Amino acid sequence: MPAGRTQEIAAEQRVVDRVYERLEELRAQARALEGEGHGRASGNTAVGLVERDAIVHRAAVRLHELDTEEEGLVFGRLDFDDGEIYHIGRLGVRDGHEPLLVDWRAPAAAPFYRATAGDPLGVVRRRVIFCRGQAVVDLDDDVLTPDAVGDLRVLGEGALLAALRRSRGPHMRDIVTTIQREQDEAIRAPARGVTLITGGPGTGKTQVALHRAAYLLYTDRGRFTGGRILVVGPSTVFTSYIGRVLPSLGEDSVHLRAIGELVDGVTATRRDRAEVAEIKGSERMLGVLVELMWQTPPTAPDRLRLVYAGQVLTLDAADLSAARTRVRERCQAAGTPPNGARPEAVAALAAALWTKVDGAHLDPELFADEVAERGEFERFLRAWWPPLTPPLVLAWLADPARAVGVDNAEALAASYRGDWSVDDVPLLDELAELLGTPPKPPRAPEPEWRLRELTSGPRLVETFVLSCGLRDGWELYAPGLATPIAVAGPAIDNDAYGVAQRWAEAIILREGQRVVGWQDGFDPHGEEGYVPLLADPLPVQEPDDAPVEDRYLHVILDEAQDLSPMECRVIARRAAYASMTVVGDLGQATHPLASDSWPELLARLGKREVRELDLRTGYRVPQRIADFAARALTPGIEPTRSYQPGGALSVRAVDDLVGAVREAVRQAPAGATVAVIATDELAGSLDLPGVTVLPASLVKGLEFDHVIVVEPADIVAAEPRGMNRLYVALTRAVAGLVVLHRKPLPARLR
Ligand SMILES: Nc1ncnc2c1ncn2[C@@H]1O[C@H](COP(=O)(O)OP(=O)(O)OP(=O)(O)O)[C@@H](O)[C@H]1O
Repeated sequence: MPAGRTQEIAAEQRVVDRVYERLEELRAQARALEGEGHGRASGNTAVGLVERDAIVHRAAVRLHELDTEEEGLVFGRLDFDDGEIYHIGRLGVRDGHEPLLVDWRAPAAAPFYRATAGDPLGVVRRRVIFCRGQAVVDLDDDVLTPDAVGDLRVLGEGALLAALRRSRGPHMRDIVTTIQREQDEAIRAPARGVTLITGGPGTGKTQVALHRAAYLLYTDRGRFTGGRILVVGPSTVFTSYIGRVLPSLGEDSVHLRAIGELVDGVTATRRDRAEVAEIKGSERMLGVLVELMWQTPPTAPDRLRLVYAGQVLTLDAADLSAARTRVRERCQAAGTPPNGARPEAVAALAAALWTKVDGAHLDPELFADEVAERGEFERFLRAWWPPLTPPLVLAWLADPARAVGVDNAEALAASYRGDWSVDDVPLLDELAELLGTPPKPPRAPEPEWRLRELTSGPRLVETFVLSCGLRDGWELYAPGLATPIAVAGPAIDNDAYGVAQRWAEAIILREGQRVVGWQDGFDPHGEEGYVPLLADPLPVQEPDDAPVEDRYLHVILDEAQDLSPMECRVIARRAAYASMTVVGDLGQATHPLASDSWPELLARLGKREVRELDLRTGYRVPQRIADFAARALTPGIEPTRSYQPGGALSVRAVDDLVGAVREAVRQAPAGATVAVIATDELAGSLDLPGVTVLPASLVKGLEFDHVIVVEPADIVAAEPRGMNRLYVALTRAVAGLVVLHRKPLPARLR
């Protein structure tokens, strides 16, 4: 290694050492704060207790962050033309007032992903620092002076190549070191409205979606923290594959769910066969569900017998059926759901019984009241008009006679074999809405200081809040107290400032008691918890359309091209007041009812105005494999340009499929991740111990170094959009693709 380079590495090592040293100090501080917090309780005053909780919570959050971001903490450096130098990392770390490390999501770090020789943004050198543990092992520089030749094709070529060439493990890894400019633009697009991110296989759509979640959380923590961001992926295999990309995206901050997990209490992983998925995914199912829920429950008694004033009153099946029809008509006219229909049911039964009374010697209303109080009537009612739950009602479809208006009711009925499929999830969700008293998702608690933004009058705060009143200056509020614990006047004094710097999670701007604006305790260089001293009043936060009671404020939808109309309704319900990031590739649409265009999909989601970003370069599939896969691509869709040339491709006609698969697995490079992809049926029957055999329906979003696709003709024949399914299977390979077939290849591949 040249001497200059060794010196440069040594210089970077000093910075990295200082950052880790500082990190240790911060950890010690956070632990001390935690200890101090526990100490507060000893005074046992109410203030002590709330302070303790706030301090301990605060310290725990910080410790978690400091601990999770250890690996590859420092990864970049920017040198500006005015001599300024920043180091970029996964976390903001500050030494006093000096930023030691700038968080990659902070505004100051943006040029790391945006600067090019053509548009250097003041940057003269962009450096990627490679570390192993805490040791700097290599550097990669882009020099961005005007005399640098042309524009750089990619940012940090050396680092990017290194990232792409390392073997893929069972989980996706983050790309914070090598995010490319077009990806960065998508990641940092404004949160509001709908951002549509399109691109072919391997263009980094999933990565962009996840980094965007991290970015939004960082830039607007006040709004998005506490599970207000929902990320939806196609399958549980996919969500576990991407679940560890950004450790900072803990379950507390972002909900990561497969479509099959969107309804509380259900985890569906199985997909229905295409013909059934087509029935369940269609909006016609809405009418079917409405018919279904008013039907007589299979367990309902078909006779009511009541002794009244010495007479035996009997309602037979026909009477009961007429009564049920009456209840339904009245409820539908009034917009009452089945679970709210009990009073109507009582009235209809009582009216029916009244017609059986011989020689009426009572007023019908008094009769109804008297009957309703009878124990045997109550027991009958509980069985005849039971409270309905979505699983209870949906399971009735196992009887084909109940699927009113469905052409292929037998196939539908056969799909109900005990467990729920992913395609049932939208139906369960729909029924929860239709049946009434839908189980409300638990509401994330809204911090009090945020509520103050929306209301007026003095209220208690839940966290330490530094508040700046226009007239009365700075005040520090503690949890649970209506009055400030420190009042600093118009100019904040050093003590209050110090206190705020340690504790304040937010700075609030008030006019008297009315809160007119607020801002997180953040600084632009990215150290969380650092509260800058504000000379000027804060800008007033833009009013938010979303009612606070709504759960999600941003919904990120990956593989969105695949949603059926009924699945769109599930998402739309959760995103009614949310801004959205919609990510997908129409070329990979496999659901029989998938939309043909993005405007159609967005309309199904109830969204219109979009900001569209297209990712054009593929980072997974090398060109040779991409060219072969593109033969399966729907005509009219532009194939992706691969960043990497080459790739090993082998297409073989064989007699013994299973033997050939074994052989291909054996020949895969040592240490490479290998996957065999076949039709769902074949994948289930292939007996290959120790080999990852995946049904084609579950490989969306995944990737492996070496992929073996078995019998493409069967994959195509298995479903209406089988060619798209094959395209997905052929685009999973990072280095090598082997296609094995006994039947002739589909015509387009030949
Ligand atoms: N800027 C980058 N630096 C390093 N690796 C990258 C970059 N962008 C993408 N990749 C890698 O390329 C691969 C494909 O990325 P990703 O899965 O996000 O693409 P995708 O567009 O979602 O693909 P698909 O549509 O097939 O699901 C991943 O291994 C990812 O880590």
